Amino acid sequence: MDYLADERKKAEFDVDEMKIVWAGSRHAFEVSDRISKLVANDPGFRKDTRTMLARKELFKNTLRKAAYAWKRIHDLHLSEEEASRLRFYVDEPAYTDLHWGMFVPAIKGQGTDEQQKKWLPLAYKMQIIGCYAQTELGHGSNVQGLETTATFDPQTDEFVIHSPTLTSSKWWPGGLGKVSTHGVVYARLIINGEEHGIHGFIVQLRSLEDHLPLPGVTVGDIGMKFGNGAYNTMDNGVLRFDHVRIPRNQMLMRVSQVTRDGKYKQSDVPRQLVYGTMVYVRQTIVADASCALSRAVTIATRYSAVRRQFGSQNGGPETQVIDYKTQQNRLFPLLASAYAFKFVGEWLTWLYNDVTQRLQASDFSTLPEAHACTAGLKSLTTTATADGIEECRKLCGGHGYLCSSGLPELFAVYVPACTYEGDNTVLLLQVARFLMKTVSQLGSGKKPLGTISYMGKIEHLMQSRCTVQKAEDWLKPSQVLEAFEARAVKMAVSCAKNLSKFTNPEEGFAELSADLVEAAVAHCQLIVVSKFIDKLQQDIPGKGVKQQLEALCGIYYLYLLHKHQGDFLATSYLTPKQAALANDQLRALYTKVRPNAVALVDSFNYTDHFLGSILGCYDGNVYPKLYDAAWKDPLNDSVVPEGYHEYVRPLLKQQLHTAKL
Ligand SMILES: CCCCC/C=C/C(=O)SCCNC(=O)CCNC(=O)[C@H](O)C(C)(C)COP(=O)(O)OP(=O)(O)OC[C@H]1O[C@@H](n2cnc3c(N)ncnc32)[C@H](O)[C@@H]1OP(=O)(O)O
Ligand SMILES: Cc1cc2nc3c(=O)[nH]c(=O)nc-3n(C[C@H](O)[C@H](O)[C@H](O)COP(=O)(O)OP(=O)(O)OC[C@H]3O[C@@H](n4cnc5c(N)ncnc54)[C@H](O)[C@@H]3O)c2cc1C
Repeated sequence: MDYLADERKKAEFDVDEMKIVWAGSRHAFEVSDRISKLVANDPGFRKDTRTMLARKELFKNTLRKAAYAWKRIHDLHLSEEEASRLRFYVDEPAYTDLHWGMFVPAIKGQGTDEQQKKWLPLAYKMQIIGCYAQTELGHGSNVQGLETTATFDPQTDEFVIHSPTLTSSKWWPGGLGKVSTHGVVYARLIINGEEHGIHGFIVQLRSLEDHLPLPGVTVGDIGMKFGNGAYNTMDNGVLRFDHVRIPRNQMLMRVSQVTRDGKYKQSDVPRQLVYGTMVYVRQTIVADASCALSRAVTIATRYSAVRRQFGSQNGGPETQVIDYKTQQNRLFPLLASAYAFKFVGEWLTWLYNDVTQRLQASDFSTLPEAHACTAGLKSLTTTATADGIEECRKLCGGHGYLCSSGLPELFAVYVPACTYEGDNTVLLLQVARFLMKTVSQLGSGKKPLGTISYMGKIEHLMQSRCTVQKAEDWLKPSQVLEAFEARAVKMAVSCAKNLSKFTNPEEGFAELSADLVEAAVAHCQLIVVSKFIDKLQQDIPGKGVKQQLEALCGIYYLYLLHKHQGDFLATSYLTPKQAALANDQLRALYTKVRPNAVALVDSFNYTDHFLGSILGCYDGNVYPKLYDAAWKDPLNDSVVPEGYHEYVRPLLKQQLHTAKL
């Protein structure tokens, strides 16, 4: 029985067409749909007991699943696209994520043609397994502060990789702890006593025969992490080198080279390309944020439609909690954000591909913008997604706290995204630097392009005032864009003015960093809003699909406007009356979206296996499933628990002279 059937009947749009919009294309939808069902129907990919397993058992199970996934990929002759979808739907962090997600891209991006030819075929066949070993015990954010050394030995034509201090131990790389045979290791290059900064080196860590660490390598897992199951399926590792020698040609030499006679040569590509893998991964993290958020939102929306509390009239049913305006005000902006992040993710992938093509043609002009966009959007979307998952847990009341809701594990797996690939505050400070540089160049005749082109309208934006007179005026895209542009430009200019009061700009930057982070957030929110609006300019087929997306877009920007009202009012773009009208319009949009809410989450097309949540199951049959699951918990294997006779019975039987019962 479908307990959500009535909700589904209320939908005012074509759900199948929305599924295609969400997937990105009909082809992408068909691949995703087929592969997600393949995984869901295969008992080899079960994950329902994951949160109850002890670490060793959990980890072994992950190794089994990764090997099984690889076998299925081969047996079924899956394409690269299908294989990556399969790994996604298996939904278990594993060493393979780092192998495919960072090790291979690092070699592709930073290796010469010759190096790619040698290493990539081995990696593609998984004859070697690699990790990305950058972070150390003492330094993560400050990449220039890494201490591992790679000293060139001209006698033997080798680099000597060494960990000179405890804090130089590599610490955190995923897949390193127990599995990787190789790593792209970042170290400070030293030639003839002279330092040349941080470079990547391919280093073999373990024997391909017996998996033992090679001489001079000390390696292990760093220990349990936050949450049950969750990211503990990953072997984040610690690694030390004691004068480990590698051939010279294992330095990744696309950006700079060391010659046989020990000369350091820089190609005519910017030094920052050494950071290229991080730019690539940040872009993938943005593209994935919508998946994690939409998953949590699916659970919270379906459950909010099933759950009833209060409001029974004349013995009728109680109110569905989704009908409470407070629930809508917490849930619908997250639903809207999931769609917003999907579209900005698609756009960022386009930007990344564009900058990659330009780099190949030696056009480096858009690299700073690509860095600022990937850094800023990674920060914005992961912060909102992690907070959003936790909010979804609260939206499910007490039952959200059960592991069987799927939400605690989803949060525990997702929340490190706010830290890895760059701490979110550190990344926003990079955006702020980019904005300050842009503002300082405004008078120079250099026209701001791309996502900062609005800065070119600075004179107009500094003067302009909002013209909204009634709530519906807030549905005009041009009005909304101007509001977000004016806020972003005014916050950036205010920071630049305050910075100019400092004689030492770095001191000023440090002192004003909290304001600079807020200016960076305003800029990034403008990007997300403008890409959602751009999406709506496209031809979107399907009955009612575009109307629903327009409503969600409105909810996204009006919610932001309400939340950051202080910014908009302080920069004098809005009056309090206009802010109140925005809020009226926001409530009207909640009413519009309410009958479509369940269908809007059905459009994500997630299987029950992928959701891994009793509260979010498709048929909404929550209570019997929760009840049955409780009895399956290992603690209920026996009626009298282990330990009763040792620890509880003696208490019950004790003779206390003070208490006579
Ligand atoms: C499959 C998913 C699983 C994920 C598992 C997780 C993996 C990891 O976490 S891997 C480790 C990731 N680590 C980080 O992300 C470290 C974060 N830190 C940095 O990226 C950098 O150190 C920094 C950007 C915070 C600072 O760089 P630094 O060189 O020390 O300093 P500057 O600020 O002076 O920058 C110089 C110059 O370079 C520009 N720039 C910085 N990064 C990039 C980049 N990635 N691409 C292009 N350009 C970059 C920066 O804007 C400066 O430019 P100018 O102002 O024009 O000089
Ligand atoms: C689950 C997980 C997986 C990871 N996987 C990998 C991997 O595969 N490979 C790898 O190399 N690394 C990996 N990492 C490491 C990760 O990239 C770093 O932890 C991350 O870059 C943050 O660096 P940090 O730990 O040095 O934080 P810190 O920089 O020490 O941050 C601590 C605090 O200081 C603040 N802070 C730091 N600098 C500044 C500043 N300049 N201004 C203002 N505030 C500042 C931060 O905002 C934060 O609040 C992983 C980490 C995690 C948690």
